[in-house]
Amino acid sequence: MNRFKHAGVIGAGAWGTALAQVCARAGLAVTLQAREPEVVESIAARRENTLFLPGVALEPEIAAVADMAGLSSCDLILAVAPAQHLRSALKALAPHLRAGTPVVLCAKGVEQGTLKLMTEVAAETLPDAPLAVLSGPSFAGEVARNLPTAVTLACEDEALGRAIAEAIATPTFRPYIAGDMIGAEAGGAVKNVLAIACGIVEGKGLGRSAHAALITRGFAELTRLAMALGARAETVAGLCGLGDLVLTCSSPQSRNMSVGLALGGGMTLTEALAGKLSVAEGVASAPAVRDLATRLGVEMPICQAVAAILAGEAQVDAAIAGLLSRPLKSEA
Ligand SMILES: NC(=O)c1ccc[n+]([C@@H]2O[C@H](COP(=O)([O-])OP(=O)(O)OC[C@H]3O[C@@H](n4cnc5c(N)ncnc54)[C@H](O)[C@@H]3O)[C@@H](O)[C@H]2O)c1
Ligand SMILES: O=P(O)(O)OC[C@H](O)CO
Repeated sequence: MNRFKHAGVIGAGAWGTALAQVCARAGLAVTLQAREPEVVESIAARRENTLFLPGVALEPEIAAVADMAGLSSCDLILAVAPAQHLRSALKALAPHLRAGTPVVLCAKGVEQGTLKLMTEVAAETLPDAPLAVLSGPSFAGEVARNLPTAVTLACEDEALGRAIAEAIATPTFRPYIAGDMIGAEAGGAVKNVLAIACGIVEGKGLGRSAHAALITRGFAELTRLAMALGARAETVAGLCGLGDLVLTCSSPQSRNMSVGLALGGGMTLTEALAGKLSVAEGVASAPAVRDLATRLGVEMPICQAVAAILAGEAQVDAAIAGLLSRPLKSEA
C-alpha cells in the first residue's frame, strides 16, 4: 500500500511538470506550485504547461497553484526550483509544510556564495524535514512522454527512501534506492558544468576522441570532488553520476550542452543565453564548483576552465590549449 497520497511539487519548470506527471501516473494526487501565473492558468484551462513543457497533455490528477499554501495538505514534497532559488522557495514553503513531511530535492547545482549542496540548503531552511535526493539521467520531455527512465533516489533513512521510491515508481519510471545523498547531488551538480565543456568540444568540432576523453577525465574530476565531500565511489559510478554525465554530454537536448555548443561555435555567453526562459544550471554552478574544489584542495582543471570561460577570464581556444598542455601525469 502506498504510504503517500498527495504529492506537492515546487517549481513548474520542465522537470517539475514532468515529475508531476510521474507522481500522477503513480497514483498520487498532485499539486504543482508554479511561480508564473500564466503557467497556473494554462494548466487549469488547457491541461498543458505552455511555457516550460509545451505539447504534453497533463494528467487530470495534477492541479496547479500559485501559492505555497496550496501545498499544506501534501504528505510528500518534491522541490524542483532551480538550485540558485531553492533557498527562497523552501523558506516560502516552511510555514505550510506539515510536520514530518519528506522533501525530495530534485535540483542539480551548488549554491553560489555559500558553496552549499542542496541538502545543506534544505537542512538550514527546513531543519526538521526528512530529506531525500532524486537525480539521474532524465530529460523532462522524455519522462513526461512516458519513455523509460531510471534515476537514483538517495535517502539516509533506507525505509523512507524505499517508501518514496515505491510511491513514485511507474512501469516506465524506475528509481534505484541509495543511502548516499551527497554522492547523488554532487554528481548532478558537476555533470552540468562538464556538459558545457562537452558542448564546447562539439561546437569546436574537436572530434569523438576528444569527446570521449573529456567525459572520462570529467568523470575523474566529478569523482574526486564527490569523494572529498564525503560521497561513496559506487554512488557516483551509478545513474546520478556517470549515467547523468553520459546523457548530458551526449545530446543537444541538454540545455547545458547547448550553451557549450553555442560557445564553441563562437557565441558569447550573453548571446548563448539570450531569450532563454529555461535554466542551464552549469552556468551558475561552475564558479561555485570551482570555488568548492579550491576550498577542498581538489584538482578540477576542466571545471576551472569552464568557469573561466563563462566569467570571460579565458577565451575558448586558450582554455583548450591550456588543458592540452598540462604536464603529463598518471591517469589514476
Ligand atoms: N529539464 C530537465 O530535463 C531536468 C531534468 C532533471 C533535473 N533538472 C533540474 O531541475 C531543476 C529545475 O529545472 P527545470 O528544467 O524544471 O527548469 P526550467 O528551465 O524548465 O524552468 C525554469 C524554472 O525556474 C523557475 N524560476 C525562474 N526564476 C525563478 C526565481 N527567481 N525564483 C524561483 N524560481 C525561478 C521557473 O519558475 C521555472 O520553474 C534544475 O536544477 C535542473 O537541473 C531538469
Ligand atoms: O538539460 P539539462 O542540461 O539541464 O539536463 C537535464 C537533466 O539534468 C539530464 O539528466
